[in-house]
Amino acid sequence: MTARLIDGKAFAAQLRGRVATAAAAFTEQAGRKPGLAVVLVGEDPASSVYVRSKGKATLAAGMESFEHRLSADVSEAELIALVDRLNADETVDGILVQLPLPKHIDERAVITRIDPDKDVDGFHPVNAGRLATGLDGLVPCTPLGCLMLLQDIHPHLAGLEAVVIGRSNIVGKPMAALLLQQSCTVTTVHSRTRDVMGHVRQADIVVAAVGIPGFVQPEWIKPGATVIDVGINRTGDGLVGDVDPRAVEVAGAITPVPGGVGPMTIAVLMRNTLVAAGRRAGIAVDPAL
Ligand SMILES: Nc1nc2c(c(=O)[nH]1)N[C@@H](CN(C=O)c1ccc(C(=O)N[C@@H](CCC(=O)O)C(=O)O)cc1)CN2
Repeated sequence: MTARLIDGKAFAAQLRGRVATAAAAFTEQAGRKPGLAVVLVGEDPASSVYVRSKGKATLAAGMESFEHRLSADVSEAELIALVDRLNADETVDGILVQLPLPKHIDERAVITRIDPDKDVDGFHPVNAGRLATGLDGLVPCTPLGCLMLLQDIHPHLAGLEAVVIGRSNIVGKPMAALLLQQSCTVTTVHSRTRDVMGHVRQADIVVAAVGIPGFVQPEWIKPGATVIDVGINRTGDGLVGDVDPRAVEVAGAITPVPGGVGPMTIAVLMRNTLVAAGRRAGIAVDPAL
């Protein structure tokens, strides 16, 4: 059996198209475009590429893009002062600080300074709390993108066994919360889990977000399971995921790397920016987004 390949690139393109249509309706009603501010500190090559792609996607969706590039030695106080200015700027609906930040800056201090209602990354503890308690908030882009891909395969997720591998604040924890919200039976496995394979073997859905190339072995996967590979690992063999590519022979459906989850991150960012703009302006946006 060969798994169905989940085309994240095509799914993301469709989502971006729906966002563009809804953004045009927002602009018509609000008399201004939704605005996204992206802050990049330093010149990490991958981060620079992502920030450029975010700017392009923002403009293509008919939204205003504000890019702030700061030198790698900017102080934490200067970065926080910029966040404060963006919080106060009425033309800015969404604020995103590209991660990782240089070591001398405390990521947590910066993230918690962002107005939670402009926190389009969904990383602020207020948004994490909203997600955990089922309140409307802004949900981290990568896990929400994974959920959208999963719902396309499984319109009814309730009752399915889901295993999330990894417990980061930006993917693993919000992913588990989203799956729980969909009434999956959710297990999070991590570096201290005694029998990772034993848990994965039970799962109808596996989300791998561990950051170790090829970590998930084909023999761990229950035949026919849906596998979402969040890993983006740059190796000598190019970009590889957290799942051994031979898993395609066992899974029922699987996301490729590249072209799976990655493109969803920026598409959902566009969606979150529009949702934030709609809430701030008191304008209803298409709930199908
Ligand atoms: N503030 C944030 N920082 C970071 C986030 C984030 O969501 N918010 N996520 C990642 C990087 N990222 C977006 O910022 C991102 C990663 C990967 C992709 C993507 O499209 N990947 C492609 C491959 C692209 C390549 O060749 O590098 C794919 O998987 O097909 C988009 C965005 C860390 N930082």
